[in-house]
Amino acid sequence: MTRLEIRNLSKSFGSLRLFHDVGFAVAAGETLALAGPSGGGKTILLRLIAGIMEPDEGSILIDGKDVGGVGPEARDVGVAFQNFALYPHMTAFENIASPLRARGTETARVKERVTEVAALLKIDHVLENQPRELSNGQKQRTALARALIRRPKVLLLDDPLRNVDAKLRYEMRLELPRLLAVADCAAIYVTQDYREAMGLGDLVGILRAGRFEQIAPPAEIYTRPRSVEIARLFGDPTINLLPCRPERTAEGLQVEIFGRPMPLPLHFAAAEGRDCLIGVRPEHVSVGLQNGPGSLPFELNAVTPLNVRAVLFLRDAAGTELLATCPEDDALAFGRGHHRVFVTIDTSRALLFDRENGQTLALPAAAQPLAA
Ligand SMILES: Nc1ncnc2c1ncn2[C@@H]1O[C@H](COP(=O)(O)OP(=O)(O)OP(=O)(O)O)[C@@H](O)[C@H]1O
Repeated sequence: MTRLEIRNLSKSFGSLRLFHDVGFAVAAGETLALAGPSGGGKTILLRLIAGIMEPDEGSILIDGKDVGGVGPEARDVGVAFQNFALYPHMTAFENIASPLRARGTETARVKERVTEVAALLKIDHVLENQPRELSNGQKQRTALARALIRRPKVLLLDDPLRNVDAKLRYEMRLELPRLLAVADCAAIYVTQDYREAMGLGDLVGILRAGRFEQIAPPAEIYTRPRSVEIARLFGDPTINLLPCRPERTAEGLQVEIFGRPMPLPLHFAAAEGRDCLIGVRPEHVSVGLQNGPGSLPFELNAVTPLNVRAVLFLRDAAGTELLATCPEDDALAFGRGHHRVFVTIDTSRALLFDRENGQTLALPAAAQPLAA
């Protein structure tokens, strides 16, 4: 069921036309991870949804009801910000309870709800502490508990893990999807961390200068990015990008990369004769110790273990760099690197971007599963 729907939203600040005709929908139990460069409009979008600010045009619907003109308290929207914003003189219990107290909920019910949500967030043992007596992780959970206590229909999380340490951030990344699913609200999760967006979002939205460059499930963002910029941001290790110009030859559509013509599938024909960037994900580069048909000689410069996969840093005779990944067990054969290897590139899975404006010109035929 669509819980939150944004229709034709526009907002300007003087001459800055931030949002123009923006629309999207988030279902109950679904999380939209909102990423994008600083100043793109992420915070303003949350403020508009929370009712702290009104749009110039367009509407915001929660469960199909237009909430235009409805104040923040009456909107059924829970909010947690990166700076926690806890009341310093109140205990964690009272901070969490505050939205229910403001509504005049009876004491026994408040206690019941706080106990329940504190257990969910594993902060039941610090409920009598004041914020200064809480760790950053506990503060962050307290702020989240306060946002969840009213069982809001829409939950807005503005980079809630930015101020917590790496270990807690990792733990929360694993826990949050379960919490968000239990809360059964439409969640919008703002993050500057692209890996976090991929891990937490059912949908990932990239907001740039008040415009959604793309809203799609994470696997689609990875395999079918709208632009070279998105392809570059979402992928670790990063996508290889090489200038090229697809040409039609007697052998079919080809590109010359690393001084060698390589076949391109026919669905890349739209890019024929254009200055492009070919994007090759490191997992589509195979590296071996034996020369074979179609393989290219490279110098292997370094091997970096990366949990289950290793990253191989390669350079050809002309000095052009290439990243590849392979299962870590296979990488044992390469030692620490610094020797000659042979590389084959799966150009059928490549992406093609316009070199001038970065827009995607051609994508692989079907969405591929997200690489490990
Ligand atoms: N009250 C205001 N008056 C004028 N311009 C504003 C106002 N509030 C925000 N802006 C402008 O709107 C744009 C979007 O701001 P916003 O805070 O939403 O960006 P953001 O994507 O959240 O950035 P960050 O990632 O740095 O938090 C910015 O260019 C900002 O300068």
